Parts: sequence; structure tokens; C-alpha cells
Amino acid sequence: MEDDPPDVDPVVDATATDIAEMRIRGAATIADAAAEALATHAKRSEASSPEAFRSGMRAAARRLYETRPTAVSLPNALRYVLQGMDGETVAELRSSTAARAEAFRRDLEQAQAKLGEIGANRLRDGDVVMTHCHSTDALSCIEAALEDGKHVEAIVKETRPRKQGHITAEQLREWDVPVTLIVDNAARRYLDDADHVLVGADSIAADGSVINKIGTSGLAVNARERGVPVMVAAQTIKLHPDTMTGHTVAIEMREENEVLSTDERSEITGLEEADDGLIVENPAFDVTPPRHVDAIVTERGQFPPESIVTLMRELFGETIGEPWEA
Ligand SMILES: O=P(O)(O)OC[C@H]1O[C@H](OP(=O)(O)O)[C@H](O)[C@@H]1O
Repeated sequence: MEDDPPDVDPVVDATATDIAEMRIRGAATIADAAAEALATHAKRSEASSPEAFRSGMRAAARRLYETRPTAVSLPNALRYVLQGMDGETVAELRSSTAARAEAFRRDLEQAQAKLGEIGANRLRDGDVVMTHCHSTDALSCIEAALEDGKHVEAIVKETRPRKQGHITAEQLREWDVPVTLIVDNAARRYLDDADHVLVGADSIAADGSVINKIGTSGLAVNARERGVPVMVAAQTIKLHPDTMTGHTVAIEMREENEVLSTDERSEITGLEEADDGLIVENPAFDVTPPRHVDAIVTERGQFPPESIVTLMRELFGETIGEPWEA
């Protein structure tokens, strides 16, 4: 018989649930929350031996990993923290792991600020930026441009079905940026008024493909046709190491009820009960090929998408296992 899996701290469970249900969302924010949860788990661990501590940490990482599949910042964060488990005693392991998680969170914040400064160089005074979804990395570029004294305006796509564009609009208005909010289907019409498309990323593949909120690829195709450059703001934690060896990135399929309520479903089908003839598909992300992206802005500089693999090799090497195999 197999042993029971080790207990994880309730904070780990709560964080995992919040990530799965998108109360915690956005690739960088998810990574930060996961590292914080691992730190708490490490600090509160009452493991009776170093091996028990390590297996508890691995169980916590696995619980967090199994929440959402697309943003690679999550496994990258888990792996980074677990690689920092160091020591002969539980006390040593506890403090090294917690310190590693805290260093990760500090680095994440600094990387985003640095990325913002680099991305701001692409924005000129008076530029209009079209955004999709809500990305803290993308917003960091606008924030840095504002700090440089540039005037920036924004056309903000609503981003169905969850309307994260509202979060972007709220942040931009807080910074006093003039915002025009549009429905997603209006994007092509408004591209003529935009100087840049600026989006974030959940994962970047080795060939320079950008995996981001559903609708990004269509926006990028339209932007290319209209001659509007597409800029992707993505810290290196968004680089997906497994894609160097040919793995594809899993696209999360979310619940029907984000798109269609039970009442709306009954109105369409005229039935109270289930109708297997009506299927609702709700992919959360899509893949934008590198030819539709002008630049990937990271804290290490900005790169044409085709050359991102060089940075990926430098940062991750060639072989990577699951986070809990660290
Ligand atoms: O890391 P930052 O730049 O904040 O966000 C990156 C991306 O994460 C979000 O995914 P979701 O809303 O969690 O599904 C969006 O796709 C956004 O572009």
C-alpha cells in the first residue's frame, strides 16, 4: 500500500483554490502567491525529519501546480523555491526554503520594474497603446513611461469572458491615463488610432510563440495588417523551458458558466435539462506565432521573438524536470 501523501499547510490549500478559481490571477501574481504559500508552509512545517520536510514541500508544490496549466511562471516559481531547500536539519531546511521564497518574490518585483523601464523606451510622448486583458508586466511599461514624463493614452479591450480589461482600465485611471474601453470585436476598427499593441504573456515558447489571453493572436494578426507594432511584456519567468525539447504548452479550458449561464442555456435550448447538442468551448489562452510579434520585452532586455531561445538556454539549460523533482 502507498503511504498517505504528506499534509500541506492550510495556506497552501487556500492559495491553490484561489488560483484555480481566479481570485488570484495573472501569471506574475500567481507565481508570487505560490512562492508566498511555500514560504508559509516551510515556516510552519512540523516535519519530524529532513526527509519528511522535503516530501511535505514537494506535496505543497504539487498542490499549487495542479491549479492552472498554462502560465509557466507557476512551475518556474515552484522549482526555484524547491531548489533552494538546503540543510542537514529541519530547522536549516525551513529557513533556507523560506529565504529562497522571499528572495524569489523580491526578484520578481525588481524584474518587473526593470522590464518596465526597458519597455517604456518603446513608448513615445503622446502614444496610444491598445491593451488586452490585464497584465502587470505590460502595465509596468506604461507606469515607467508616465514616470519619464510621457503622456500616454490607452484603448483597453474588455476581454471576454471575464472582462479583465476592467482591471486594466481601473489601474490606468488611477494613474490618470485617458482610457477608451472597447468590446473585443471593436479592436480592428480602433487599431487605426493605436501606436502599439501592448500585451503580457502567460508563457513564451522556445520558437518565440506567445501564449496569452484568448484573443491575443487575432489582435496581433490585425495589428500586423494595420502596421501597428505588437510588444509583449514578459519577465523571464514566463519563458517555458519544456518547449526547448519540443513540448507544447497546455491551453487551459475553463468552465462553460463563464460564457453561458444556466438560464441562458435553457433559453437557447428550450429545455430545463441538459442538451448534449449544445457545446460551449471556453479556452482561456491562444498562441500567437512569432511572425506577428515585434518585440518581447524582458528584464534582460528586449528581443525579437525568434532569438528568445538563446536567453532561455542561458537561464534554464537544456533539461528540466517537474518542479518537485528539483
Ligand atoms: O504576469 P502578468 O503580466 O500580470 O499577466 C500575464 C497574463 O496573465 C493573465 O492570465 P489570467 O488572467 O490569469 O488568465 C493574462 O493572460 C495576462 O496577459
